[in-house]
Amino acid sequence: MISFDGVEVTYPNGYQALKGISLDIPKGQFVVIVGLSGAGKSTLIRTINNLVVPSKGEVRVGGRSITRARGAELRKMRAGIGMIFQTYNLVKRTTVLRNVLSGRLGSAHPMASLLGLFPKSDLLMAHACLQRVGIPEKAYVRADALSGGQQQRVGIARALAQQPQVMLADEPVASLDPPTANAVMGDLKRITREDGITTLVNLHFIDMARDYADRIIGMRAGEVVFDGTPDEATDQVFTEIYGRSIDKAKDLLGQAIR
Ligand SMILES: Nc1ncnc2c1ncn2[C@@H]1O[C@H](COP(=O)(O)OP(=O)(O)OP(=O)(O)O)[C@@H](O)[C@H]1O
Repeated sequence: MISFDGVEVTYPNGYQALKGISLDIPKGQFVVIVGLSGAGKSTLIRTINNLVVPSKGEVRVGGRSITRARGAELRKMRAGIGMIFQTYNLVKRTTVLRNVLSGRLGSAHPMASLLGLFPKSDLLMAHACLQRVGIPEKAYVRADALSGGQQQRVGIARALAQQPQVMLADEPVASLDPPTANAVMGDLKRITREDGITTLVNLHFIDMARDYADRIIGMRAGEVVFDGTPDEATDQVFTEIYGRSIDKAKDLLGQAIR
C-alpha cells in the first residue's frame, strides 16, 4: 500500500533528517514508529502526504508516486490520506460538526467549499463519523468547549470524513492523560481496522507501542534501526533504538498511570 524507496530528506539548513529509508507497508497494517525526539519520525510520516518532499528517492501510495505527483493529482492523493495531530489542529471557535465537515473539503466542489456549503450526504456522514468516535451529542458544541480526549476524537472523525485509505498520526495521544490516551488509541485502532485503513502512528511510550502495533519500526538519527513485531521489540531492542537504557518514568505510559 505504501512504499518508501531510498527516501532521503535534507532540510534547507543542510540537516539530513532521513538517510535512505526503504520500507513496504501492506494494506491494513497498523504501524507504530518509535524513536527519540529528533529521530525523524515526523519527517518520515510527512513524506507520505508530501508535506515534506524527499530530496532523493520516492514514496508510493497505492502504487502511485506521491513524491512526483503535482496539482490536481497531488490534491486527489492527499484527499485519501487522513492526518491527526498531537495538538488536534481544530478550528476552535466553530462547532464540532463544521470541523468534521472540513474533512470533506478535499472532495467538495471548489465554489461550494468556498461558501462552506455541504451536501446533505456530507452532513449525514459527518454525524456518522462522530457516532463512531463516541461523541454524537457534541455535534453543535464549540470545539474549544471539549476536553482534550474529545478534541482528539473530533480530529479522528474529521480524518475519517475523508474516507481515507491511509491514516497518519503524529504523537496523537501525547497531550492526553494516560487513561484517555489509552481510550483514544483503542478507538483509533478499532476504527482503522474496521475500515481496512493502513495506519502509521508516531508514539513515544514503549508499552503503548507494544499494546497497539501490528508492527513496530524503530528510528534513530534518520535511519530504521528496528522493524519487527511487538513480541520482537524487547527491552534490549528499545535500549538500542533509544541509544540509552529505558527510563520507566519517561518511556512507559503504565508508569504514568500509577
Ligand atoms: N524544517 C526543518 N528544518 C530543519 N531541520 C528540521 C526541520 N524539521 C525538522 N528538523 C530536524 O530534523 C530532525 C528530525 O525531526 P523530526 O521532527 O522528524 O523528528 P521526530 O523523531 O519526529 O522528533 P519529535 O518527536 O521531536 O518531533 C530533528 O533534528 C529536527 O530538528
